[in-house]
Amino acid sequence: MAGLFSPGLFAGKVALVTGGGTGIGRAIAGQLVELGAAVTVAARRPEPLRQTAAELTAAGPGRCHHLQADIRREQDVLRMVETVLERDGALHLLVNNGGGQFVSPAADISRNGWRAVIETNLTGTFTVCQTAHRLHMRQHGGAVVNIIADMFRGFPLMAHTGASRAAVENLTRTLAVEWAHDGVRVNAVAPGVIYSASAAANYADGLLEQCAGELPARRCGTTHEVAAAVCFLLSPGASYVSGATLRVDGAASLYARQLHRVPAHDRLPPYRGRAGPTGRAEPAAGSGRSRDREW
Ligand SMILES: CCCCC/C=C/C(=O)SCCNC(=O)CCNC(=O)[C@H](O)C(C)(C)COP(=O)(O)OP(=O)(O)OC[C@H]1O[C@@H](n2cnc3c(N)ncnc32)[C@H](O)[C@@H]1OP(=O)(O)O
Ligand SMILES: NC(=O)C1=CN([C@@H]2O[C@H](COP(=O)(O)OP(=O)(O)OC[C@H]3O[C@@H](n4cnc5c(N)ncnc54)[C@H](OP(=O)(O)O)[C@@H]3O)[C@@H](O)[C@H]2O)C=CC1
Repeated sequence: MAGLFSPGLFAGKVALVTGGGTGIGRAIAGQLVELGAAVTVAARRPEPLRQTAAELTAAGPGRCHHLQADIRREQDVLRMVETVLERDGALHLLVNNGGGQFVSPAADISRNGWRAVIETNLTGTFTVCQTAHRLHMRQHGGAVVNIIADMFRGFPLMAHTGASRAAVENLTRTLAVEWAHDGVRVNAVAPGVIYSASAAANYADGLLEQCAGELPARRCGTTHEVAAAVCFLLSPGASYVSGATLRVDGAASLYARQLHRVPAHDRLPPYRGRAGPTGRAEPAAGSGRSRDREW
């Protein structure tokens, strides 16, 4: 990625990246440090955070701190933002990348499973945005990027994440308008299928590779490709971009591939009106089972 952005682009800037210890978040933090920022990575597991912070600081020229925080816990979020402000004296750049979900048919998602994903992806993101705004950005401005997902045509087998990411996209637009007056820009980045260790582990049995073969790009995206888009949106080059969603998916969201394939069936019978052209009601097409489902 060397040379893509001007060296020192983010020198003197303070950034917070949730979920910054691994995968896409780590790549974002890495690029910000490479461009001179003082970055804090925050998540629940201390070890990946510690290792990422050490490696990124060693690479410089910026620096990377780490902080344990669960974005589902309001107290953690408050402490996280306060710590950054006390240590670095500002918070210019916020990336809400922490999140996750699991693969499940909507019919089988437990109430607690639904709540876990919504509270992480939606409520967690909102809480971090609101806290950063209240404690600093309202007075001083800033730039926020929310990581969402390719949920534009629904998200079969991940209804919880589809619903929460769509909500965050809408939240992004609302905040872009409400906070323009405070000098805060808010944008979203929607990654398609991105190769990260976590994605490979959570979408096992070659699912990721299978998806990749069916994408317009015929490959997964890289974490660095997402990071580059985020850095652009955080940079002064995007000073007139707010409320936007940048899709980093190699056109996957425009293509008919779906993780879930609908098996052949005739359970959605057509409506044929009260009477056909002959004046008689048209007979229902398909099997007896199809007719059973007319209601
Ligand atoms: C095919 C390619 C598409 C690529 C698109 C996107 C890819 C990515 O986003 S990859 C990287 C994201 N990383 C992850 O998603 C990390 C793994 N996921 C999680 O950590 C969880 O999904 C989480 C967000 C729900 C974590 O919540 P947590 O509170 O830590 O989890 P709990 O163990 O306490 O469970 C709460 C609740 O959720 C149910 N549940 C959790 N995992 C599953 C599962 N795999 N299947 C079914 N249900 C699950 C769990 O059972 C709990 O509910 P109850 O049992 O009813 O109490
Ligand atoms: N890879 C892909 O194809 C896609 C990924 N995404 C999204 O991009 C983001 C990064 O994904 P990726 O890098 O692939 O996967 P990772 O699992 O590596 O990233 C998710 C990060 O979020 C952190 N996190 C999860 N829950 C919480 C929480 N409650 N509080 C704080 N941090 C939390 C995790 O750390 P910890 O568990 O230690 O808290 C982890 O570092 C995620 O939101 C993901 O859903 C969206 C579309 C596609």
